[in-house]
Amino acid sequence: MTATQNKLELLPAVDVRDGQAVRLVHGESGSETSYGSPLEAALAWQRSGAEWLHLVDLDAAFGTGDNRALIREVSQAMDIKVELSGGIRDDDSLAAALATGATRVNIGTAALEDPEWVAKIIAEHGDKIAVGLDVRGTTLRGRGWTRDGGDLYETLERLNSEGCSRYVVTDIAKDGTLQGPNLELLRNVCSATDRPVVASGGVSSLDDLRAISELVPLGVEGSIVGKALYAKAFTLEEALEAVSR
Ligand SMILES: O=C(O)c1ccccc1NCC(=O)[C@H](O)[C@H](O)COP(=O)(O)O
Repeated sequence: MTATQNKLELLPAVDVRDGQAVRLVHGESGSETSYGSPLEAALAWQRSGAEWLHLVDLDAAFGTGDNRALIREVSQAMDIKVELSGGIRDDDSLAAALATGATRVNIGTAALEDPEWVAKIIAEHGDKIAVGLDVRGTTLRGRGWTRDGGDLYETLERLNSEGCSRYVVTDIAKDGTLQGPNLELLRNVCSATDRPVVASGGVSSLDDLRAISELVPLGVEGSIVGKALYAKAFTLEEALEAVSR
């Protein structure tokens, strides 16, 4: 993170399952609520002033296929920055993800199961690679958050030493629940790394975003917002205004 940054970045989320924009609860397959066209959703966030889009291929994450063509279409239609996540685990899926023009890609499972490959792509692609640390308690979860993948802080130490440039931290217990972010987890991760952290999961109100903003001096750079926007708890314009000072 640059020393001058003091405003929390917001990344509205578009999670894609079977061609539709959906929200999950706790990231569980089968808990989907559908919100229609992913492209329409993404364009709506862009029109509302988003500077970032967090775009997730849930089928690729769960291993139930993929939405590659649609993800590419959405990413390429954006004038704003795109963070792409879901099922990026090998050279082929990484090449497809980078070819969408995404600003950065988020590696989850592979960071737990294939450390050598992840060290290699971090060395090759630098800050185009973020690592998603998806946790229950302090246990990481991979394969669409369905399998345990080791200890959060041990993995963080390894990734720090490999030069990982950014972490996207999700408390799975909070994700899609509108129960508020896990601020303690975010504080703890910031204490364990000097790399920027993007918060994810649980945002329910403008006060939650203000509370995450308070963590910017500790290293929290941004916050993903999903369910709260789709449930109309607030508008993206209101959220951007809330974090603008
Ligand atoms: O990002 C992934 O790879 C992923 C894999 C499996 C299940 C869910 C996954 N991502 C979900 C998200 O990134 C959510 O969009 C995000 O955490 C927003 O959460 P919320 O604001 O609580 O809806």
